[in-house]
Amino acid sequence: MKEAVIKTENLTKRFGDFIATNAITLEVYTGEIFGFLGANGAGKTTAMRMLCGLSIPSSGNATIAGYDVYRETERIKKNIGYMSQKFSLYEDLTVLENIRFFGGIYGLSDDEIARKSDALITQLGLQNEAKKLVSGLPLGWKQKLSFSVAVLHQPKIVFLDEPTGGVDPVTRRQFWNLIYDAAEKGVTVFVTTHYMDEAEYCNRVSIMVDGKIEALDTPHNLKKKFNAFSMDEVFYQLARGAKRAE
Ligand SMILES: Nc1ncnc2c1ncn2[C@@H]1O[C@H](COP(=O)(O)OP(=O)(O)OP(=O)(O)O)[C@@H](O)[C@H]1O
Repeated sequence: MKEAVIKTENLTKRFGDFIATNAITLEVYTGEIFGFLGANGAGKTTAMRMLCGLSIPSSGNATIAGYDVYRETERIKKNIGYMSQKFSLYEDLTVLENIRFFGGIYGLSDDEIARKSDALITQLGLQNEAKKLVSGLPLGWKQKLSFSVAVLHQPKIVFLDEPTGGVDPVTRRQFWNLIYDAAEKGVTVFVTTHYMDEAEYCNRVSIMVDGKIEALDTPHNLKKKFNAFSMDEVFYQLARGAKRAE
């Protein structure tokens, strides 16, 4: 039987009278790559922050790896990895220092950190950059390193908020290979993106419009349902009526 590691029921966040995330209900299963799509301002980041234990919901319920988003936020944080374009690596530390720093934050021992940093640097082919400042790395490398650091402690779930913004399709494809590797090892991946080719790589996707989830299924089924050739077309059909735009 499929095990749900993320479960939400009517999860809602209000800012004053404004409902940023409106009663979302979904389940994400172990090892799944789940795409969380929506136009700008749809409410994705707001929802993701609640799922990561960074923001308390206004109403509704959710559990992450079995932990409650109201009462067990510290436990949630220990069981997840998080990567966003805004919260990422320290530019003024070297590659190795970043790995050590985040390893420490995630509670790994010195031995584990030493072992994992060597393995990671080799896996990413960053041997020549290990002692260089992150600020000098190309964006695509920063993103790959940032993702690898977010899964260093082998979390059950990793949340990725627009992880591949601003890089070319080849670099994005390489990034997705890292995502597939993690999912094969049983890590559940919850990812937001504006790139519809990336939506095709997900096992299932949801599409949010003005705070609500308007569709949730496999890319294959969604294309069938909306009589569309691509996820781009599905997305357009749903999002063109959106009132929020930024
Ligand atoms: N702290 C806040 N106070 C008031 N309004 C907020 C707050 N945070 C977000 N919002 C509003 O909630 C709505 C949803 O924002 P959110 O950042 O969740 O959207 P998003 O789907 O992640 O968009 P994007 O793709 O642009 O990141 C927006 O209209 C935003 O202005």
